[in-house]
Amino acid sequence: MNTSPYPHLQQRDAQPVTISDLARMKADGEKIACLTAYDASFAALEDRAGVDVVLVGDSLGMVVQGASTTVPVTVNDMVYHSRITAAGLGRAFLMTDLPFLSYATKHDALETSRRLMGEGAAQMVKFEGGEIQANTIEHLSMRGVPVCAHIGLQPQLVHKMGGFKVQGRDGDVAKTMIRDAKLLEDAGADMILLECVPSSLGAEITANAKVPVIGIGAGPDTDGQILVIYDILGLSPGRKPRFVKNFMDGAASLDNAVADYVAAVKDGSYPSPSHAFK
Ligand SMILES: Nc1nc(=O)c2c([nH]1)NC[C@@H]1CN(c3ccc(C(=O)N[C@@H](CCC(=O)O)C(=O)O)cc3)CN21
Ligand SMILES: CC(C)C(=O)C(=O)O
Ligand SMILES: [Mg+2]
Repeated sequence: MNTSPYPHLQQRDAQPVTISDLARMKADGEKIACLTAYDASFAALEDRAGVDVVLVGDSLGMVVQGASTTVPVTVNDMVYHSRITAAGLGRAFLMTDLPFLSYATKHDALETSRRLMGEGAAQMVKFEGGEIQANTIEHLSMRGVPVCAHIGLQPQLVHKMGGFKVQGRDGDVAKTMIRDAKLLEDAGADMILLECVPSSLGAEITANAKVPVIGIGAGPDTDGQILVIYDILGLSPGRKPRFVKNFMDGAASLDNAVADYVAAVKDGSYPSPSHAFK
């Protein structure tokens, strides 16, 4: 029985996407189409357009709450938005971000994940950091928490980095990132998210990884792509990051725009060189 409060919003007869499907898609070379969502109606829109993975991103601090960074987002915010996003899904796999300093120790990370997977109905948690997160990933992974390791540009470090900047242009930084990806995979990460790196580095990390690598501003060669839903609908004010493409341009409806995004990821036409960093 469908117990969702939004059965009218859901894809009915679809087989839900599992972590095994994501691994198989990488093996088969089928691109993984991902988008953020923060509520049931957008989740349902994405679900029926064929999005494979929906992320409740801490970007909600910026696009939903109107802050200038993701730093003020709380665990309660993420639990609430994860739960109401899950309510709109029938097929897509649900991943939720751990917010700033809610995973500073492995014990904190486990407790935050318990809430996000329990009350929040997340099927995987994502958090930022390289080598420093290896022990936390092992701790969670061995206790049944699927983890996506977010490397490259880490928006939660904005105040430390002095802005949102492309990472890995320097050869030594690129080498460390390649090593970190391996380390985090060995620690038990089931997925890697790679943000704002040169396409060549995106290609190398993806080729070396056994788990799926999802890119945002990481070029065309990652196993999948992710964008912020409001960015692809042209709803984000101000200067757009280079990797953003507005799929409402020329689309007749929201459904068509999101379906066009999924098709463009699947056939490799997004991202084009104009959306990538050299
Ligand atoms: N609406 C929105 N979209 C996002 O993709 C996003 C958020 N919010 N919030 C959380 C993070 C922050 N992100 C950002 C924000 C800005 C740039 C940016 O302006 N990048 C410059 C690169 C500058 C350089 O060359 O170093 C660009 O031109 O794309 C990138 C990622 C990605 N995430
Ligand atoms: C941009 C994606 C990768 C993210 O972490 C978020 O939406 O918070
Ligand atoms: Mg995030």
